[in-house]
Amino acid sequence: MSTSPAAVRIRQVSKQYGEKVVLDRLDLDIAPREFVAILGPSGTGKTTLLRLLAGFEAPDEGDVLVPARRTTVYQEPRLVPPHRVLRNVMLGQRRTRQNRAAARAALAEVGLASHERAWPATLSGGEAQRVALARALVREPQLLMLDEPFAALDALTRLRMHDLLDRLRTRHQPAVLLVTHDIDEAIRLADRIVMLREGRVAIDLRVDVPHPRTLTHPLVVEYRTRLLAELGITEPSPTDPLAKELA
Ligand SMILES: Nc1ncnc2c1ncn2[C@@H]1O[C@H](COP(=O)(O)OP(=O)(O)OP(=O)(O)O)[C@@H](O)[C@H]1O
Repeated sequence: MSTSPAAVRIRQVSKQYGEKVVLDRLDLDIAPREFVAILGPSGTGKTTLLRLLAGFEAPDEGDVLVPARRTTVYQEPRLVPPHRVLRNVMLGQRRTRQNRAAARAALAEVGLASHERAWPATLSGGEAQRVALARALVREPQLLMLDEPFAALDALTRLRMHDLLDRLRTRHQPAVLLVTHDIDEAIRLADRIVMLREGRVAIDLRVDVPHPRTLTHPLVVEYRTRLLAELGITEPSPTDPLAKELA
């Protein structure tokens, strides 16, 4: 695998497990600082794609170019129970004064300055996930990969995490690749939404809606309908001529 200074470049990447073709000559670019959400039915290779970008797996064919500084946050926070919060943020880093100061600053950014001496087991799900975000950001990644990071959280916490991610992203400006099953989450956060189907890009949608985005914005309604339709789900849309007529 090669490294590039910033953006992600995926060229003609194929990956299969046994007979199962998971990625099929996939092409995808991500610009520096761009936020791309990946959607797709279960089993379409979203996690496989992240694993290739993380360098945990190699493609059977094709090229993957990623920035050197890249990190992943998963659905589970993956904190180390016997280490306090601050040490979890510094995991794998040298315990220098500078690294400690950076870890404290990252904890303050996610609103957990007062929790640096807490044990992971005493944190709520949302707090633990904020520690995971702090641990990712303290490394100042050029590419931040998020694998369904909010899926296990309750709805209100998830909305708060969206706000937090929005702010962190504006401040740190990594390229972001978010794997999610939540169409509204993708529309709310991403600059671009890519839907995978059978190992290739089925939809590549630029979300040209200013932030903060509301789910009632006409373009959001349109994007939502298109994405749901690609998943085989039809929903009456308020922008449908028929729906307008019925209103
Ligand atoms: N190490 C592996 N060995 C064999 N098969 C695998 C392996 N990893 C993934 N697969 C298969 O590849 C396919 C794609 O898996 P992947 O986890 O990338 O999909 P996904 O889009 O992330 O799915 P989900 O939305 O359910 O998380 C699945 O059919 C899965 O069973």
